[in-house]
Amino acid sequence: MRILVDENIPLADEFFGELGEITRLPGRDIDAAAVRDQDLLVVRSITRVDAALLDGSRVRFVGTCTIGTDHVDLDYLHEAGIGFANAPGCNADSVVDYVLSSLLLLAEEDGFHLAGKTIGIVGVGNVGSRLAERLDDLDVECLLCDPPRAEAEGREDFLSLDALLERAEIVCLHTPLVTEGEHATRHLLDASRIEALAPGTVLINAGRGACVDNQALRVRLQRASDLRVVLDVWENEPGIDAALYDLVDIATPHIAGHSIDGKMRGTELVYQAAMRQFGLPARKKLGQLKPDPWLRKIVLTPWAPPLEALSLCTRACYDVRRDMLAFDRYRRRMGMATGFDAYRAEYPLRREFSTLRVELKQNKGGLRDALEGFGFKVKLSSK
Ligand SMILES: NC(=O)C1=CN([C@@H]2O[C@H](COP(=O)(O)OP(=O)(O)OC[C@H]3O[C@@H](n4cnc5c(N)ncnc54)[C@H](O)[C@@H]3O)[C@@H](O)[C@H]2O)C=CC1
Ligand SMILES: O=C(O)C(=O)[C@H](O)COP(=O)(O)O
Repeated sequence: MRILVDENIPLADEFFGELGEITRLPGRDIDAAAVRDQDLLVVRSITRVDAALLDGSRVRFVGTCTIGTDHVDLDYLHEAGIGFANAPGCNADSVVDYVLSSLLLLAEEDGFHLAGKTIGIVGVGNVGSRLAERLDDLDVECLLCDPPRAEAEGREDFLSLDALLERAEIVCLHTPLVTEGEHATRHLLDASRIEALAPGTVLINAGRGACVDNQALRVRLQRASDLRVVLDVWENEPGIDAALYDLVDIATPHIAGHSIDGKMRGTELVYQAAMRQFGLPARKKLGQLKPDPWLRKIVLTPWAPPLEALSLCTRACYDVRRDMLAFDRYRRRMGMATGFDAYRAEYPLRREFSTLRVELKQNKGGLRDALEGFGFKVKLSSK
């Protein structure tokens, strides 16, 4: 079997090696000529998978090691009888780590506490619901909006988008990009909703760029810099709007989900689906292959002030400023589009909060709840 894999997929040899010969290419270089003689194609979000790529090829199965599927023409694959799998939830915890690291940074810069804030989560799937669970321990009020789930599950506690936007001080978008139908998400935040955001609102988009009208957001920020904006995803990646880039508070190149833990889980999920497709046993397990965390444990003495301690653990594990500053360096050196892709391709190792154990000698000021809310494994020990 011949297998073509995006070069930014970790553990591809370990998982797929037993199936046949592996070729690796940058995701944007995967084209019709490259896939023609392949049997299995494993991609990430930057490869458009459609008839133009696959017609006339031998490919029988396509896997994307991502949550999102908006780069894949699912109808075409179905009609062509080509098997398909994505990796639901694989990097959801990584996205939640990104959101919490960003919120902590803004809270420190602006001198506010997350406790007592009202946070609106739009899209309550794997990412949104895990964010809500973690915030639950932090004395935050969570407002939830997910019309497809509200309809399917009869959830009366879910709000409409406009009701959520009216009340939320912090708005987190975790929706897929859906361009058609009753629940389309393209420009879910359109010009009128962006204009209506109350001054001081924090807006975080770590779903898909086009869920927010980027031009309308730029116009609003040019008129008044009264929002705090975190964008990990953008319209027209990698050639994003440079003027908008200059106006937002935290700008990163679609790396919220790029923990090594999330990427490896993505490879494993696609491997399992491919083995099912080919009727083979999936013997490889991520547990056997995963590297040890590089930072295992932090011990906090009884003198640790709670807020500083939370900040220290968060930054030790993942500090969003590293990605902001690095992206800025890359885009200055290489230009926006090249820098955007280059930083993602060279992305440094990042582990999820759940890989770090925090040992506490004393549970002062609700520190244990806050640390557990952020996702760290906490042990209270008097020794
Ligand atoms: N920035 C990054 O690195 C990453 C971004 N993502 C993006 O985040 C999205 C969400 O990820 P998951 O939560 O794992 O997906 P999911 O499929 O588990 O959940 C998405 C949720 O959005 C809801 N939804 C759909 N249309 C909606 C609408 N019009 N309004 C409100 N909610 C709506 C769905 O009902 C579903 O519950 C992915 O589709 C992907 O595009 C995912 C991983 C990494
Ligand atoms: O899983 C998703 O969906 C994502 O957005 C990925 O984290 C994006 O990573 P790349 O596929 O663009 O490397």
